[in-house]
Amino acid sequence: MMEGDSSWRFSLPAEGTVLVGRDAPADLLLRDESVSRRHARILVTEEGARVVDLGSHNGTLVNGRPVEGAHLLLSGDVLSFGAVLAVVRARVRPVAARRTLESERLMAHLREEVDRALRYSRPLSVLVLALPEPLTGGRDAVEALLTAEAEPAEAMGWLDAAHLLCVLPEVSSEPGEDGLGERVEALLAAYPQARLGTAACPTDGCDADTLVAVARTAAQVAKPGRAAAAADGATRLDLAGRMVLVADPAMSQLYALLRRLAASELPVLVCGETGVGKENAAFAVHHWSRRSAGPFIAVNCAALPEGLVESELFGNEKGAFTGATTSRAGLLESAQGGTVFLDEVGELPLSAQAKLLRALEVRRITRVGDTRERPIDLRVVAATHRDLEAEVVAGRFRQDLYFRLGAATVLLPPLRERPREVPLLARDFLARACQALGRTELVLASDTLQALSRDAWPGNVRELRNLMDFVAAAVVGDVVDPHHLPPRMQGRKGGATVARTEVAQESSSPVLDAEAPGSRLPLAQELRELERRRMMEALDAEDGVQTRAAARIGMPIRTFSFKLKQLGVQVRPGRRGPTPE
Ligand SMILES: Nc1ncnc2c1ncn2[C@@H]1O[C@H](COP(=O)(O)OP(=O)(O)OP(=O)(O)O)[C@@H](O)[C@H]1O
Repeated sequence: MMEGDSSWRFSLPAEGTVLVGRDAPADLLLRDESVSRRHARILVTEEGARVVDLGSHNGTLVNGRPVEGAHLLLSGDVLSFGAVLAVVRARVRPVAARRTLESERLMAHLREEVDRALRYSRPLSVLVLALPEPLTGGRDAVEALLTAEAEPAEAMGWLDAAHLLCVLPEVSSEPGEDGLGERVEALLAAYPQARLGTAACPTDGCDADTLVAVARTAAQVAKPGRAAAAADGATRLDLAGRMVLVADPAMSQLYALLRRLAASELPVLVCGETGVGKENAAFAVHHWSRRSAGPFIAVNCAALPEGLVESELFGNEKGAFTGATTSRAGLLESAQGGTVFLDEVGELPLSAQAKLLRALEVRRITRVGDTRERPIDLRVVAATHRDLEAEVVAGRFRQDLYFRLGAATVLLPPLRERPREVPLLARDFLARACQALGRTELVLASDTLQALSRDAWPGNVRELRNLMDFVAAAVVGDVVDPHHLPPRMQGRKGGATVARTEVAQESSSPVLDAEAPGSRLPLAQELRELERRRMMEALDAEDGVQTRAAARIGMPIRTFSFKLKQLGVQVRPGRRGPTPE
């Protein structure tokens, strides 16, 4: 309890009710003026402790949020009764830990934990245990084993008959660290056929659903008797040097479909918003087809010069029109033996559409100004960000061509619908950009990851890649903070130029150089910089030994090592001082 200048400990009963208030008959008596006479009630049952506000004047808050109804308290929660603060500490394992929560409650609990982890930069992991059915010893045996090992703040529940979810606050999901490794080992020893998937907040996701989905996918890719981290659930396809990251289940299915379609000769129509990865998908079809040794010719139909569309596509004879000084093959002919990618096919003029349809049907083309037909052997993959069906209805796109091109249509989801790919792509793009610039790898701060995960990404993957290229070039120092992002992502109004100016002006030591009032950094950032510096000094003083350094500055060791990792600092014990990665 922290009231004014004093702090003390108040022990909750094992079971019962505690009235919090300023006057008798309160059990937890708080003299502060901001506390109402009958302020709140804490109910302790075998399921844990819950707090209820009793209509107090200044409110009861948990982790900065007003309490609604009976709010379940977890170890580490910060309670406010008016101006009096209390930190919840669970000393004994509540009986509730021996129970599993039903999945809806568990997800609600996870949402609260995610909220807290993000708000206070605390580690949080989720673990999905995929068990072979039928369960040896039944659910009870699994639960008993898990709960026997569980820390008080941990919760677990069944997602379905074969998947158990564990929510592990204050645990970073690095193997072998912070108890997760031991937990994993014990589980796998007891269930050698089980597969485990882990995911960490915010590294692998900034919301409950994403974290669970990521951990579940990781469990799917894990071998029996093994654990896999979230990143293992992502696939990086190397398509002749094009690296394509696929982590979202919808994307995995889509790429599996593209692989199957590639084996056929069917035309493929790729639909999706701008920058969503349509060209990559088209290239995948080419790469996995028997035509992969042939050319892949990408044609942006929207960029073909007006009046020259047909000669660009089909070629022309010398003198066919003013300026046609030579005979030349068109783009379709150049794709002989390979694949032509007709990007933005919806922009083709109707006359070119008619000629294209005929070429695809008879597999021959006629150059502009020529009468001869030339055979073509190619596959067409087309793409559009438009609703081609609507274009057909509006009379802007030929229905017969639409049917021809769209024999197999795939729809790429926008980036905002694949949240788990955002942090993975961001890190991949950033690493690549840093490497290209020959600079040390930058680390995305956890607030930055949150901001990236929250964004709607109207420009999709291309926008994310461009942003990472920009921060790699512009950020001074080792960490990408939210103020390096465009104002839109910081929740501020204004143009992207503001962020760019800030980055350009940033110094390597923001706290020291931020003295001019106009150039001060946001408070949270100053604090983070101060914290970083104190941690480095402590490590230096303690010869790189993390436990001693953490104790020196009074920080829990888990928080200390979690934050070090976020800062990208590698510590080698025995050496003097930390080394940035
Ligand atoms: N899953 C992915 N993994 C890695 N890079 C990707 C991925 N998806 C897209 N990109 C990259 O994002 C950029 C945009 O992708 P692409 O050009 O394929 O999008 P598009 O939908 O064809 O765009 P447009 O609508 O403008 O034609 C490219 O640099 C591409 O390599």
